[in-house]
Amino acid sequence: MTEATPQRQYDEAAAAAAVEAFLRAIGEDPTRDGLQETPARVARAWREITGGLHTDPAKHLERTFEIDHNEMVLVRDIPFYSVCEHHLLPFFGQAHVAYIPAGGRVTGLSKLARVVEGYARRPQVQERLTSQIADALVESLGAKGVGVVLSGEHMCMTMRGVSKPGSQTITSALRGAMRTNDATRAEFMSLVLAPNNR
Ligand SMILES: Nc1nc2c(ncn2[C@@H]2O[C@H](COP(=O)(O)OP(=O)(O)OP(=O)(O)O)[C@@H](O)[C@H]2O)c(=O)[nH]1
Ligand SMILES: [Zn+2]
Repeated sequence: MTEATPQRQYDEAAAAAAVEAFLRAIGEDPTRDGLQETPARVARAWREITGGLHTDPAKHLERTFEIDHNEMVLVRDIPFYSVCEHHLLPFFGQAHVAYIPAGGRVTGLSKLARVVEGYARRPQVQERLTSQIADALVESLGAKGVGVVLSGEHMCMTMRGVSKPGSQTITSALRGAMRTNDATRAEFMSLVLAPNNR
């Protein structure tokens, strides 16, 4: 089951008030030049950054096409931006999303990127983000196999804390044939890792 979509709506005024309080808490003066519009600006930005909270990304997979293709479809190198739920700092990188259609039931290629974006625009951990994308494809498309690999850099590990810039976190979620069939899994991984032909 994909997780239920949270029902609470984004309260931009409350977000702006919280940012103003936060600026005071860190010892800033929110009334000084340069910061006066910041609470409202940050509140607008976070509406976008967390916009996926108020959507059901799996809905993008409702429209399907019948195409006589029952082999792997992979969209690679999909950029994503999310925020870690521990520090509310960005983590970002690339998603590689593959599925094996069942009965020729395929989705539009852009919809795979929309699903990634919908789950990324929430406070997240990379593991859950990866699983949610995979589960949505299994449940909505009835795909015979699904493979999702995310490679992300976490700002909470680079600009603070352990301070390890450049470190990449790789997560994967394999479902159905992508997990159980060695040759299928190997094909997926070789396509994900293949050098670009640009
Ligand atoms: N598993 C997982 N951990 C994450 C993710 N994003 C951030 N973290 C980690 O969340 C952990 C939170 O650890 P805490 O000890 O509670 O917080 P902290 O004192 O700020 O930890 P440090 O980052 O080590 O300074 C850190 O180890 C982060 O690296 C993620 O997507 N997945
Ligand atoms: Zn973090």
